Amino acid sequence: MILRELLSHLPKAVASGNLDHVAKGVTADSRKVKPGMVFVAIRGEESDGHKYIDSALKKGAVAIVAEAAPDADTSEKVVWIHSNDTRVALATIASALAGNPSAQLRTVGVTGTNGKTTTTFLLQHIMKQSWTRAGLLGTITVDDGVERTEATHTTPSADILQSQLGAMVGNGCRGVAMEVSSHGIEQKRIAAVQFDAAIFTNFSQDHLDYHGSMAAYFEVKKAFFASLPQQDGKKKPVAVINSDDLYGAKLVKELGEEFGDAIHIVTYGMGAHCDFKVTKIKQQVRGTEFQLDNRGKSYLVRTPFIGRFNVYNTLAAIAGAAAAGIKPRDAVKALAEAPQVPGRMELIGTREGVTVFVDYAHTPDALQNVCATLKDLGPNKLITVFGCGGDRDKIKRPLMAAVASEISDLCLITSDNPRSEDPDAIIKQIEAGMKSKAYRPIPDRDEAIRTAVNVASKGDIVLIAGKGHELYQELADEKVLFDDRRVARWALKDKPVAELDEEEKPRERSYDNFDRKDSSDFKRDKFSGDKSERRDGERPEYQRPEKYGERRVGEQGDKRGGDRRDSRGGDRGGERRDFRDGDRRDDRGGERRDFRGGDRRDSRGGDRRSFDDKRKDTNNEEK
Ligand SMILES: CC(=O)N[C@H]1[C@@H](OP(=O)(O)OP(=O)(O)OC[C@H]2O[C@@H](n3ccc(=O)[nH]c3=O)[C@H](O)[C@@H]2O)O[C@H](CO)[C@@H](O)[C@@H]1O[C@H](C)C(=O)N[C@@H](C)C(=O)N[C@H](CCC(=O)O)C(=O)O
Ligand SMILES: Nc1ncnc2c1ncn2[C@@H]1O[C@H](COP(=O)(O)OP(=O)(O)OP(=O)(O)O)[C@@H](O)[C@H]1O
Ligand SMILES: N[C@H](CCC[C@H](N)C(=O)O)C(=O)O
Repeated sequence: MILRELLSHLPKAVASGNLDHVAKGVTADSRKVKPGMVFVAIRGEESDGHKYIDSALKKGAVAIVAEAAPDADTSEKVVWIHSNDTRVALATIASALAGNPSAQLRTVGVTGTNGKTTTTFLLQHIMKQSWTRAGLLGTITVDDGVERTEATHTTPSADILQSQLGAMVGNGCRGVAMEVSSHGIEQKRIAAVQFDAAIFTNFSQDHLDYHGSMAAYFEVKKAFFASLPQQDGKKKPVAVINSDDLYGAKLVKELGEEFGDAIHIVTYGMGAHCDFKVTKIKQQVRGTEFQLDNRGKSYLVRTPFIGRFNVYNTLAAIAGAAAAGIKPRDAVKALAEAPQVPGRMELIGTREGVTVFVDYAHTPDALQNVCATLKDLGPNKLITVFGCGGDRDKIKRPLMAAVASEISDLCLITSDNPRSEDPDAIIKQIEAGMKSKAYRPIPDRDEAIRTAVNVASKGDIVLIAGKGHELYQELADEKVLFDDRRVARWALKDKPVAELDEEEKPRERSYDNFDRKDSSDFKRDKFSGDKSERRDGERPEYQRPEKYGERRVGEQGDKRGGDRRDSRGGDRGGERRDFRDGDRRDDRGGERRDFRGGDRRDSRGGDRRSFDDKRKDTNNEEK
């Protein structure tokens, strides 16, 4: 594209120099300039792109886009495009050079504090079932319809984003599910993206280091929705909002007041007036079932995910897909086969009755949801391993500690990605928020995971939170390979097989007495076929639980009934899910997964007292 044509996309810019040159690409990073590219100077947090203009020119930049005027020397030699907002200019140029790809795709953006990645994975899955090819763009991966590559950002810089969208169009994708981070909105990385729909999942504390206050953070999220009517490529975009969320309800109200009919608002949640309304949630061992009502029709939705928060993610995906033109019936059908989202409530395996999950919870709200969901499975003890990232929101550290310690029976506080911060200092800030003494700081994450798995006994769940799918750990001077899932598999594999001592035997008997009919199943764990059981030296591989939905989940009620209290003391009535009951009548006999083992009578105090001893044991074994 020649510069003159490019300039027509920037109506407010002023240009000088020969505009007949061809622009071969665009970047805001002088280090990436290649001959013929346009260099856009951006004022950043750390640095100012205007400082690198000379360097960009030396590398062959064909034109400079800047917020400043050129000096006398430079203006003679180059094409200079003056813009009041180079971030918007970057996005606009990148979109034009990529052929305005978002206008050719059904583009659905997902924002919110938690649930973006999960929702986009579900949405892309639904899109693919309907359209064969669809793109995905977010924290974990970028899928251009042909190839998946590791993501660098949740929402990348505009030049990268637009070329990824361009590749999707080129590869025949009909739509894209993309995450929209608050950084992406604030830094105008999405400025030239034309959205068919924007989803708001929820809003809670995070990123205060960057946004300063919750009010400012919310305004940034709202700006995404407020920008929808300004787009010229898409007719009446849809704002899909979780109206059960306090801030979601606020957004519905404010958008309605400020934009009237210019934005079509669709709500989802459990509230009576939601457009996509969920009722009759049944949490089961292998997933969740619920009823969805939309426009006078009811659907039975089954997904292989656990946790009430995933019901919201599922609803968001169905409503987002509907906004992109996919019938809810088709979305519901696709969701029964939804893929595991890497590192999101990912079941690693079970050994010796100890079950391990890895999850990406790194905000207080996420950690609370995940801990409560696992606690609702009815383990003997919930052991949570977590830390907090360095160079990120410090305020959330004690808050994460408070929720984790309130719900878990034992916490092992460890390092997340310390980055430039002192890991011990981060741990101290976490410790300050602990509500119980049942915790141990173990700065080395590998050691913390292994310790958790080793001290856990039959019937316990170990949650490893914070890093989910991440394959590395960011330390002060280096980024080292680190995968929670891999370490956890190894820890499970290495976990010694318990020899029952005299003291433990009565416990087994007490379990047998509890439900003699099932006592044989106690030894046959659902995942005993997992390679982690193998003793032939092979590395254990995670095996996904078999497909959900093949048996009638409704057959497995809570046989004990009664007014059961959830882990936080609240009564969730019929919606409480009980791991112990859920699978009792499993029709496939030996394949049951069961957390019942161990000593139910001593789920909290008992463990606290024995932790040190168990740790000593572990240490001795290691020696
Ligand atoms: C705080 C933040 O978001 N920073 C992002 C921002 O950097 P910045 O504004 O500080 O840029 P800078 O380093 O000051 O440089 C200014 C300009 O000079 C240019 N430059 C710089 C050096 C040089 O030699 N030559 C040169 O041209 C830079 O390319 C840039 O255009 O712009 C850069 C280019 O797009 C981003 O890579 C960088 O992301 C950093 C690495 C980052 O960690 N960001 C995280 C916090 C982030 O964005 N996270 C969200 C997810 C959050 C969530 O979970 O919801 C995300 O979307 O990924
Ligand atoms: N709808 C939800 N509400 C609250 N917590 C959630 C929700 N969905 C997922 N979570 C929790 O948040 C964690 C992160 O989920 P997910 O990656 O889907 O969110 P995200 O918004 O993409 O986060 P990030 O942008 O930081 O990667 C999950 O591992 C889970 O613990
Ligand atoms: N997108 C999030 C990821 C946090 C993940 C956690 N492991 C950490 O490093 O803090 C952020 O940049 O805040």
